[in-house]
Amino acid sequence: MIEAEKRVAAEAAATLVQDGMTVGLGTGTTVAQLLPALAARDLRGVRYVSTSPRTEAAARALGLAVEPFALPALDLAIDGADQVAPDGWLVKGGGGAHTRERLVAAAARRFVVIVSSDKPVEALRPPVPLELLAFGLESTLRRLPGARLREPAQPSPDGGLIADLHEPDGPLADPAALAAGLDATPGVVAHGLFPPSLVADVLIARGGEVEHRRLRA
Ligand SMILES: O=C(CO)[C@H](O)[C@H](O)COP(=O)(O)O
Repeated sequence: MIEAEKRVAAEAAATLVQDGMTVGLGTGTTVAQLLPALAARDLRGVRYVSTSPRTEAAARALGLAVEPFALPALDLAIDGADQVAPDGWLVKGGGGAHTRERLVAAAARRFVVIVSSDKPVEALRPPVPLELLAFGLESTLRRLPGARLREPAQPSPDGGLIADLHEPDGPLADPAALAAGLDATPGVVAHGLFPPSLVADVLIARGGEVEHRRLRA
């Protein structure tokens, strides 16, 4: 059911891609369903950038033209999420790719989130994925009570280490304040709290239907 919904959301997002666009590809099992949907469309001149080696390999195997992320901006980026709050805040990074995912989302004129019906929540909750700089790691962890490195160790392709913040023990009352605190913590390369200002659309598959939440034009 959930896997089928991921495909439904992914196929809806694939229809947004047009010939000649520059498109960012996210990471995860929902994006894994997006790639064959894009390949099946036989689009012309689309240039893709990828947020992970995993997505890149899968996209290339399907014949999608993936290039290094050396573009100043992208027309579109499509990615999954771990949690979607009613106001559009996201938790991302279950797959540990949130640093690159944030860069690609921020570069996109339109960032589209694709999720199955288990991802919308009333309020975001921990864990919040982190990427921590390897240099000074112990001191960074000391500044972040409740943060634990993933086990087995999950290095990012950019040399950081993936961790998760497991506090507070309950809903995140103020994601913006937490995000600002993490942004201001030395040693935190990136976190998985994505603000609504990054997000243009959320496509939520429920059974065979897609609910389209439009956050901005
Ligand atoms: O942020 C991510 C990877 O870093 C993914 O988009 C997120 O974890 C959702 O994954 P899935 O589509 O497998 O449920």
